[in-house]
Amino acid sequence: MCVWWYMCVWWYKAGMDVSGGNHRHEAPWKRMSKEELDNQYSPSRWVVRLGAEEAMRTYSQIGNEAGLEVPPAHLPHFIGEEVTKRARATGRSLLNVPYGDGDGEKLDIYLPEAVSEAMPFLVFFHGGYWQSGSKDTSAFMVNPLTAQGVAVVIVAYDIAPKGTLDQMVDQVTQSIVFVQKQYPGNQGIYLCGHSAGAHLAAMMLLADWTKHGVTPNLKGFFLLSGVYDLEPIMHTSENAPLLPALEDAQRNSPLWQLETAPTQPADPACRILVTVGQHDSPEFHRQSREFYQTLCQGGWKASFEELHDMDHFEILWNLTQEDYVLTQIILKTIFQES
Ligand SMILES: N[C@@H](CC(=O)c1ccccc1NC=O)C(=O)O
Repeated sequence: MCVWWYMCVWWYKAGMDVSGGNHRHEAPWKRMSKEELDNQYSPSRWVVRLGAEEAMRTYSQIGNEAGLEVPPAHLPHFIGEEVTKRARATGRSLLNVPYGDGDGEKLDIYLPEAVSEAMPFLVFFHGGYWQSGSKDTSAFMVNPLTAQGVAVVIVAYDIAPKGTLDQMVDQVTQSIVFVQKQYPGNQGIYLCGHSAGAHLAAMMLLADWTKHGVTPNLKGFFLLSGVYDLEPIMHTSENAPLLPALEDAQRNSPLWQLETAPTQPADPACRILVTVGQHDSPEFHRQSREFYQTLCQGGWKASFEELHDMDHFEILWNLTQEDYVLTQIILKTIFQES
């Protein structure tokens, strides 16, 4: 009887963690095999159109017939390259502006036709599991936003193996400080990130700006198909090298951090939109929902949107379109119409 009792207590405690809650004990990923985790965290395996002829028809406005020759894993960046060329063709961009001393610490600024002191800024962080992607393939939202008077900044950061996750978080912080110092009269800085870039943007909810001598005028976050708990990711073949120890995953997990040490919103009016594509994997859905719920419990002004018939990549690619539901939500949020 005694042995039984000890075993039960041990089993229960083993499921608890220092977050003080025991929902992690039930986290579905803990029951998944390595193969299943690899599957859940490989977004390209969940797409419904990517690489198919229909995708090229849908994206004919972006794409290039040669896209069909490109292997699916490379297609996201390939499409981004075409889009970025178009965004730069307007000629209202400041490219490769340094925000730090490092070679990789550069950003591109895309300006609206009517430049003013008081423009709102959307600052974008690309995805690619912290190992691929570039600012040069990520200018999706530039044209529809600059057309409405929003300046768009696309940030480069040192992806692995050059950069570590901690360094990337630091570079993202610096890039925002740079925008605030360069444009102190801005009408609001809105952070937007896709996938691993949504993770980096979400890490800014925990930033300590006092060390940087300026508090950015952060008014909103648009988090697209992100990952917020890196613990399951450290068990995947693609990301294991980035996260050698559990502490690395926890330190860089906004979900874990907000659960363990809830941070009060500096500006209670700051809006956070957590979105996930309908065709994203169940693990991506779970991460977004849990992050949204944690934000609500912490007193943040958060909202959640599952984007109908979108996969992990389309959720971003469609931002080239002014009438796309997410482009409209972003514009309405920036112009405070909702
Ligand atoms: N090898 C990954 C690639 C990937 O995850 C990805 C590619 C482009 C942009 C974002 C991505 N995911 C997260 O950052 C996959 O299986 O889809």
